[in-house]
Amino acid sequence: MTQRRSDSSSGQTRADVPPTKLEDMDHSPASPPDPAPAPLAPAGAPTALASGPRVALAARGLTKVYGPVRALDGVNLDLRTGESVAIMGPSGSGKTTLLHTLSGITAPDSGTVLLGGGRHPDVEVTGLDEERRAALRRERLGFVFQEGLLLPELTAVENVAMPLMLNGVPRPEAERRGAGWLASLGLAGMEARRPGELSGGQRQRVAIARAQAGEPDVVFADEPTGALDSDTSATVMDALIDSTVSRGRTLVVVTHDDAVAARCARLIRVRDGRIEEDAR
Ligand SMILES: Nc1ncnc2c1ncn2[C@@H]1O[C@H](COP(=O)(O)OP(=O)(O)OP(=O)(O)O)[C@@H](O)[C@H]1O
Repeated sequence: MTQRRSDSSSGQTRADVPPTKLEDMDHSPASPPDPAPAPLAPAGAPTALASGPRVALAARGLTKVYGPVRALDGVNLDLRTGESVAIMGPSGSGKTTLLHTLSGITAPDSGTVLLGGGRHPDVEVTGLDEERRAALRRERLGFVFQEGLLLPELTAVENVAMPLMLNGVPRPEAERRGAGWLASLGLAGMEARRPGELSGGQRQRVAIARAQAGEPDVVFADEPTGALDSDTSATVMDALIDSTVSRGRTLVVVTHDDAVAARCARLIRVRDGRIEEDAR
């Protein structure tokens, strides 16, 4: 892991000043603050990311209000392809809302999310209706939740193969790929077990295999180790990072666990719906 650098001492977070050209950004701890943000394309304009092919996600001005609560309050954020990012913050600070908005689960009240940097064309997630966002999530994004949310009546390999089949991959091929992912996550020989016959850590690795099987551009994980002991948590996080970042994918992890966050290259702290610290 690289040394983290916090820009919060300057009174201006990195997220407040996203870079104009992300491919030119310096990763070294001593690099100066980034220049002013790239303007997003106006409504109706092409959605190509002006800031280069290495941007995985670009969010501008994200706001989400629930009654009197501003769950997101004008969030600007750029995530680069291959980055691992931990999102931390107090309970109710907006972490899950941010993850859900970045990933198209939730539509923001205002603001824009662009998905780019993958093998597919750039797309403005916030410009899609619910049905298209669901298709986008299925085809380009992966998800790992605290409890894995595996289907209990399906075997491990069927759970991993299911999203591939939903994307049109024939069952034998989907299960062949699924078995390959299970093996790469240390679960060879467990293909035929149902979730109830696996440990919590094994179930989470099946969930990781399922998230990776569709070759997503970005993997979103919400408290992926929240139900695990610390040793198992470390194993699962290693599996999650190995299977994403080492393959050039982007990983976004919401966590309360410092040890989990320490395994990510970048840490974003959220408070009251705003990014209060962004450090590498
Ligand atoms: N669907 C919803 N309806 C009403 N309020 C909501 C909804 N979703 C989130 N909120 C509110 O928005 C705020 C942010 O919630 P969010 O779940 O994003 O926080 P969080 O940082 O993930 O919290 P935690 O760490 O407890 O999971 C909270 O005040 C929450 O009560």
